[in-house]
Amino acid sequence: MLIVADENIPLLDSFFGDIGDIRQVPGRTMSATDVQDADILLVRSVTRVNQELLANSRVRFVGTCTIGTDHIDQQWLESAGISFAAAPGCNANSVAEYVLSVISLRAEKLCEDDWTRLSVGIVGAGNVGGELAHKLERLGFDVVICDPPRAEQSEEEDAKNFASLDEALKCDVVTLHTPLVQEGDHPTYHLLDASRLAALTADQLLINTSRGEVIDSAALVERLAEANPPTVVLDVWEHEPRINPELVEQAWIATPHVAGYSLEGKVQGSEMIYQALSQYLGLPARKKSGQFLPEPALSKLSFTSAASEMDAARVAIRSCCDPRRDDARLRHSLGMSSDERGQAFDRLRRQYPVRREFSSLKIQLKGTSKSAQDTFRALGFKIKL
Ligand SMILES: NC(=O)C1=CN([C@@H]2O[C@H](COP(=O)(O)OP(=O)(O)OC[C@H]3O[C@@H](n4cnc5c(N)ncnc54)[C@H](O)[C@@H]3O)[C@@H](O)[C@H]2O)C=CC1
Ligand SMILES: O=C(O)C(=O)[C@H](O)COP(=O)(O)O
Repeated sequence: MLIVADENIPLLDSFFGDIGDIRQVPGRTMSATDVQDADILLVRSVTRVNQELLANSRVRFVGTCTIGTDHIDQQWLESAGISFAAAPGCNANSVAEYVLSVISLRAEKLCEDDWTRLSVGIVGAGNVGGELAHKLERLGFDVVICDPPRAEQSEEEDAKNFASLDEALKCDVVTLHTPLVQEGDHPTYHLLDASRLAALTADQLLINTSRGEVIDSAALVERLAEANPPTVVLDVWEHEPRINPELVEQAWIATPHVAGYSLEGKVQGSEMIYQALSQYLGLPARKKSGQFLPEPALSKLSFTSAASEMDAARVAIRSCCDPRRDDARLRHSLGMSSDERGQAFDRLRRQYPVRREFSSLKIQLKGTSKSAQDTFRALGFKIKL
């Protein structure tokens, strides 16, 4: 059995090596020729999987080790009788941690010692938005959730917990977590268009870690060039990897689509597709991502009562996830030609440094308050008193 796989899928050999022969190819340029003799195709988000790629192949199973599925023509796969699996939720916690880190940076920039004074509007409350809302609520933030598909499916009483998009867009921090959906009752393509961007004010922060196309980026470039623009943090872009350098310059923090790139998140994506493929083939699935995760380089941090709760939380958060480092690397590519910038975008993703989730770090708290302990627990760190 031949498995053709994106070379950026971690632990390919460990998970899939005894299922078939593996041919690794670059996901971005994967062609019909690369897959024509494959039985199984494993991708990440950069490969468009459609009739053009697969019509002349013998592929019977496609797995994407990602949450997003907008790169997959699922309707065509079904019509062609090809089984499909994605990895819902695999890196949801990673994205939530990226957003928490950004919110901590925002509070610091505003000289706000109590970050929970910032209201947070979450647009799309599935695995990512739901996880983020859960953490923020435990921390004591005021969270406003907009998710019309969920609101419609809820009982009347629960539907009241959901706000409209316009209400969510009034929060101090607005963070987007919808899938990219082009059609249907709740499309998200250019959900934030010129008129919605015009309504955002200079004291608001807009974060996009969903898909670049959820914001009309041409309209965003114009809005950011006007007086009193909102602050923006962008992890995802229209036309990746050839993203608009002007938008990178205008963004407060600009990262190369890495919010979901914790090691745990990427490995869980591989594990979920290993499980789905094993089930499809009727094979036992005994391997678990935990057995392949190395010890983290940083495993323990200690704080005493001398450190303020917020300072300690900032240090801990940023020792795991600091989007400013990714921003600096992306900005470095701005002086390059357009082709080189596109290559640099993909290179930054391919060579992404190991990033571990908060749960990999044990926090030792000596003589600190109960409130500090609650904060670290809510963030997902392990606590040692
Ligand atoms: N930047 C990154 O590295 C990553 C980005 N993502 C992106 O984040 C997206 C969301 O991920 P999950 O939360 O796991 O997906 P999910 O499918 O669990 O949740 C998405 C939520 O959005 C809601 N939604 C759909 N249309 C909406 C609309 N018009 N307005 C408001 N809400 C709407 C859905 O009802 C659902 O609750 C993915 O589809 C992917 O595109 C996911 C992982 C990593
Ligand atoms: O899971 C998703 O959805 C994502 O956006 C991934 O984190 C994207 O990673 P790549 O598939 O582009 O490596």
